[in-house]
Amino acid sequence: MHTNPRTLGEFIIKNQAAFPYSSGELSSLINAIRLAAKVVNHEVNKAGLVDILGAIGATNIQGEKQQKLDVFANEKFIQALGNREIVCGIVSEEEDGFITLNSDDEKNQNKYVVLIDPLDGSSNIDVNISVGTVFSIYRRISPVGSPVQLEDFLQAGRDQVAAGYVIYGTSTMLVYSTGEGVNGFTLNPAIGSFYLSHPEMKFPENGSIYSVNEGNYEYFPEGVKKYIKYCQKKEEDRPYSSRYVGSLVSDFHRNMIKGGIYMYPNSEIANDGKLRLLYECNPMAYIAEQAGGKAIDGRQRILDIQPSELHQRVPFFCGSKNMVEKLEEFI
Ligand SMILES: O=P(O)(O)OC[C@H]1O[C@](O)(COP(=O)(O)O)[C@@H](O)[C@@H]1O
Repeated sequence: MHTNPRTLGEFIIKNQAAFPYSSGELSSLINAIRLAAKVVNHEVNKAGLVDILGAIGATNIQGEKQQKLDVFANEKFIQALGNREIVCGIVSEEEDGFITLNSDDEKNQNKYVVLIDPLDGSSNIDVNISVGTVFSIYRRISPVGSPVQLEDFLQAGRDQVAAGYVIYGTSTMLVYSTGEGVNGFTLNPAIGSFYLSHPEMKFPENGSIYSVNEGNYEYFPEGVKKYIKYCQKKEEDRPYSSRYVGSLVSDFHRNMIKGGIYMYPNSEIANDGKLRLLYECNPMAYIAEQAGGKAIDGRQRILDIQPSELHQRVPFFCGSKNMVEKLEEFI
């Protein structure tokens, strides 16, 4: 642990020259995420004491029961991102269509779109297990000065200019990349500042943890079943440990630190898997690759998939490079 770690603000200023576009824009984007993360963290931490647990009785476009914290987090991130002269449109797991931010002339000058899963792992909120927020940022491709278009959101993951996640766990961390590696910042709740606690995070090439909902095992493709059996076989450095929190951000974060693979395969009960390409798989794949890991859908690199719909799902296999390559041998 650094003796006097740099704050997130200092880190952004020190590294903004590396950002391919105007540096001020990057700090404004990350500062918006930082602010909303603190507000959501405050609510998450006192969930159980205030009326923030449980469902609101509505379902989102995915057909999922919206939790009160889903809606709260959605509002806070849209507010924070919308209040800056930088974002022209947002896609959220909790919103059916894309949000055009005040399509008056002034806002049409804004150059970035943000795609977000405001509260990932929401099925874990009520049982006090760590949850997260996932975000993906692109430069718009439609002309500046015109209203944001669907095409601005359906860009391939390799074109992200920044991506990351917030994990609300034993501590609250913001982990992100702008294409120059991955850095993790821990929130000091007493001061309310994020500090650089995990510089240059790297996925170990090998690992001994596999994360998958084995309750669906019977319905997985043969190759995935064989890989899971390979992980469980008493041979060489195996069996690996099975660890599955049911929060993508938490499982991914653990595996990035310790070495491991996360899998949400397609199956007979979920033809395209469960996870959403635009605001779950693309940002996590971007972080994984920036940290030396690998992310595929079973056939191709996640970041090369050309999106066709805002809430499309894809099979997701992500983690330590050698573990994903071993899985590829089986599928
Ligand atoms: O309960 P399952 O089917 O294993 O799904 C768990 C997965 O779904 C997720 O909760 C995603 O869904 P939400 O964003 O709706 O929470 C992931 O965080 C997690 O890895």
